[in-house]
Amino acid sequence: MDDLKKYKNVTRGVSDTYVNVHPIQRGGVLTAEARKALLEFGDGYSVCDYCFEARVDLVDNPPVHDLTSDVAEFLNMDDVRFTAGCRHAKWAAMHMVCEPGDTVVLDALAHYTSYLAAEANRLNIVEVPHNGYPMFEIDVDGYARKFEEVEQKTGKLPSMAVLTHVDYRYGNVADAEKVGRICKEYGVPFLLNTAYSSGIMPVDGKKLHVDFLCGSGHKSWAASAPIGILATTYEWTSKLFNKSTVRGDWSGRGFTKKEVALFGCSPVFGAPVATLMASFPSVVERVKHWDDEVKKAQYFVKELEKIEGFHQMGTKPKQHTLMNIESLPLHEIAEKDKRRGYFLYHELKKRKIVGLHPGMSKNFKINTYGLRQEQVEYVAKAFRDIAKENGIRVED
Ligand SMILES: Cc1ncc(COP(=O)(O)O)c(C=O)c1O
Repeated sequence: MDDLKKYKNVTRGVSDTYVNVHPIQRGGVLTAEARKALLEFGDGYSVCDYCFEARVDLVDNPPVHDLTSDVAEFLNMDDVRFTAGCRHAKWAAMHMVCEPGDTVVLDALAHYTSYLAAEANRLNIVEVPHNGYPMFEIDVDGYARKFEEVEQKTGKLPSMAVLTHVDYRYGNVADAEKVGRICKEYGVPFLLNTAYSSGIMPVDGKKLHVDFLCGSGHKSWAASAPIGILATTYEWTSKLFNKSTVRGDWSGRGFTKKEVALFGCSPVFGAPVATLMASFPSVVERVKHWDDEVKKAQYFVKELEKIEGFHQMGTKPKQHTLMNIESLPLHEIAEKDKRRGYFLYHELKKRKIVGLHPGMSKNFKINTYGLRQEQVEYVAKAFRDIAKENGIRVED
């Protein structure tokens, strides 16, 4: 506590003149409307001025109530709540649907927050494998095999299947519809983690046979953190959004409007929900242009693969803007450079490109979502120039 002054002027050291290619940040960049809403609703409980129903999702001014139904319609689901991130949405679904000791089946590329959601709910975990280097493709038919193995071993089917629609390591797009069909066939509730899909690409929950759709506002809906989305179908609404029945034994107090898994009303009361709301019209529009985003990503891969020793890991051709590039020649250079693994980070920063994980050179994750074509070209050229300057062969 000897230097409190340092808290008074916190900055990121990165201005709008930089190109940010951070793998987890592209879909969360605020729209101009959201920046305005952020100032307006930055104060703590700012969306609660006109709360008459004891729950944020029922507030009409600002129109949070309308937003929940519009987001549900957008995802082709029936009901939605806003949560404290995608992780909370997954925890909440498991908490309300599974019993401790049950088993959940999840893909082996799942984010750690899926594993921890299961752990916090005292659930056993069974993984569906992927096919390893270089594709890392989830064996979606493996869901059926794992359901049967779990049934044989425990006497009952898993109480939930979890699929990461787009994984955070390689940006592979999994065949969610196929997993959804398998789940329907076995009667296993299906949770789809759309942290890297809904909000940037079209997602139709009903078409994918999804029971619980979890999303991340700060990752893919141009919203301030933390905000997640938990969507479900009519079949599950009352169980998932079950209301409190607790009563104080002395005071007799009860909270019958409050929803248990949402910690009563919703954990997002101000900037997160206001920014998601302000960005929503742009989000509805931007998913229609997903094909253009994929084309830019494919162009970027093509340009980077002209550098000797560079290649994109994961399924090909690229179907998502998040990618993982193996770059062993850069690693050899980093070994000799006094900046070691930070060499690539610094070379890019010199060219006003930020977002690569400092210290990575063997391979790196990068996301081109929302960059203009000329920015994609600029970043690709920067990599090629760095390679050439360091004696790596680059095709023209
Ligand atoms: C696939 C995936 N799911 C979930 C999360 C966590 O999302 P949130 O921060 O909204 O809880 C992440 C974060 O990186 C992720 O990559």
